[in-house]
Amino acid sequence: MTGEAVARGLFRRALRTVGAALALQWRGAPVLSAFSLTLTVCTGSVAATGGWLTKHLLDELAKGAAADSGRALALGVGAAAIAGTAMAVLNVTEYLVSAIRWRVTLAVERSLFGKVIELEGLKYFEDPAFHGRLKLAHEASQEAPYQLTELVQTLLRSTVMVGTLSAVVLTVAPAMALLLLLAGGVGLTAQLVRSRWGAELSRTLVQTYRWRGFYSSLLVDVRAAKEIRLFGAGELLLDRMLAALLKASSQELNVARRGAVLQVGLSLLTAAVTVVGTFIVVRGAVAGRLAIGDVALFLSSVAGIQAAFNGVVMQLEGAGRSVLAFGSYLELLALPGREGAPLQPVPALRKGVELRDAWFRYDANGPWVLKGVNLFIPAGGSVGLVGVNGAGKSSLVKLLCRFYDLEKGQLLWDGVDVRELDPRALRLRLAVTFQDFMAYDFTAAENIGLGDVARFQDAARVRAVAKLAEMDDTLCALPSGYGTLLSRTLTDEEGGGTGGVSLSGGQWQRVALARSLMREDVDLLILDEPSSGLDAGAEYRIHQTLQRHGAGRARLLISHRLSTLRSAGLIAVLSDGQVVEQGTHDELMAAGGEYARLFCLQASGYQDERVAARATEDAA
Ligand SMILES: Nc1ncnc2c1ncn2[C@@H]1O[C@H](COP(=O)(O)OP(=O)(O)OP(=O)(O)O)[C@@H](O)[C@H]1O
Repeated sequence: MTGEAVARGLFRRALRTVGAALALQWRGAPVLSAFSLTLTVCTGSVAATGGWLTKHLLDELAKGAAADSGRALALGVGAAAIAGTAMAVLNVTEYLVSAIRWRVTLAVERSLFGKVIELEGLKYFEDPAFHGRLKLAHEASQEAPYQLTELVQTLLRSTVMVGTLSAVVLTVAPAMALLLLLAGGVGLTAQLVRSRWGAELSRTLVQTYRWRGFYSSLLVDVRAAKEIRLFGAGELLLDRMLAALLKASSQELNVARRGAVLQVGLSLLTAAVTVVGTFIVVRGAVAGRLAIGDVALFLSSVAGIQAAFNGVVMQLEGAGRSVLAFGSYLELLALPGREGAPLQPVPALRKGVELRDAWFRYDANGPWVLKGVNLFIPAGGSVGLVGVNGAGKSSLVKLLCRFYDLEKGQLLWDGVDVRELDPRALRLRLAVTFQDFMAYDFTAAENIGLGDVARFQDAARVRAVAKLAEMDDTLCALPSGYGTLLSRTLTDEEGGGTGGVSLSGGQWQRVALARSLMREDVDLLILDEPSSGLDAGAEYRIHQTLQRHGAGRARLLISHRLSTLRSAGLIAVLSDGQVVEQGTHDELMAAGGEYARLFCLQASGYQDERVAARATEDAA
């Protein structure tokens, strides 16, 4: 493609983007936009009208004693009234613009984050390019639509202004009108080039700015604060943050320098045109060809035309970045969401969930994580999953939640491939405690209620599951009970309430467990290391409770403490992406394979003659 074709393509895309921004504004605030547009056109013609009245006033005054005082007064009052009213109209326009701006911001945020929550699976969230686009698109919600509509309004106002003022100059010095328009045209073209530089720079630096943001948020992150202080890593992180900033600033300054050179050239060109014009007009006045009012009219018109061009130039400065940001926003909205052919609803599980010759990897070129896994989790039955770190256990959980799809093989829900099922409906049939569970800066009740959005406010249900997770007493004892905000960094939005309360690691884990128990009508309960942070007594009791609570549901339990899996109906050992053994605890111990080896290894850690003596005493 030739450079010209590329430029044409870019220009067309920019026009489409600006059009979409205007359409968004129009849809968000049609009445305000129409009003603001009308006022914009009016203010655009004020300068020429005021200039015209002033010219006639000066010409009248220049007549001296022969002047018509009534006419002069009317012209003077008229010019002053127009200037005063124009100011008031500008103030109204400013208010309208900010009202429109808020409506547009709301509309953009609603659609942008509405799309984000619609995105199925996790692949977008693990893609740096997606985050880069999201960052730019989020900027769009702050400034871009507003800047683009502001640009169009300024363009409109300036076109009216330049048009009317040029007509005025045409009557005084026709050649000058042409020269002024030419200089303005050159200025605008140059500014478009600058604007494109800015857009290209934004695209290039998006990841650098993301790194800078990452380091700066890490430096104030309450969870990171412990390790950063312990390791004395603050300086290192600060250096990295500043290095990112330095890289960005040197490139920003480079573009700013080139822009400044261009701008200085343009200013000199404009000054030269003005000097030439003034020379011609003043000479005309001295020679008696032009009246004093003509000189005043010319000078004010030239200033007006230049101000109009400057207004557009200033708007164009950030336009490239705004077009890019708004373009990213439009691209994100175009990502596939929940639309498309309706998927089958998910029936209650009757037989079981099956992985059949399941092959999976996170990246098309990455290593296989699952290599032909076969596993059946029967409805109402329990399966324990065992394996060393990195064996693929949590990946299997994420597949069951349909955060990813298999590359080869099948995941079957009662014999139906899950790809044929609605993922959201499927997830409603699951209760899952993730290994890397979340600790939300919400109240205790909200932290738990979130597990079943339909019963978010159901205090009785929240309390019931907190009891199952043995957290009721602890939460009741908090300063505001279940209403206590569990955050060390936030207070409620009014700035009151009790903040600064947090839980211990094991308590947070119990809250996460309670959250996953909120949904009652589920078929598959998945617990990925649900008790790793619990003390031994609590672990034992909670497992008994979960056995009772999970009865009648399919259960997949993952734990490195093999003793907690002993009672599972089936235990599968995952190794190097494959199920290498499966059976009951007794069968696997008898087989003397990997499970038996791991179990004996753990049990040997507890070998102590006092343990045996205590057990005998307890038995007696
Ligand atoms: N989001 C991801 N993107 C790319 N690779 C990943 C991702 N998550 C996990 N992996 C890789 O997949 C492999 C299996 O990880 P997984 O978390 O499933 O193991 P695990 O058996 O649950 O381990 P652990 O016992 O430590 O929790 C690992 O090699 C890991 O590096």
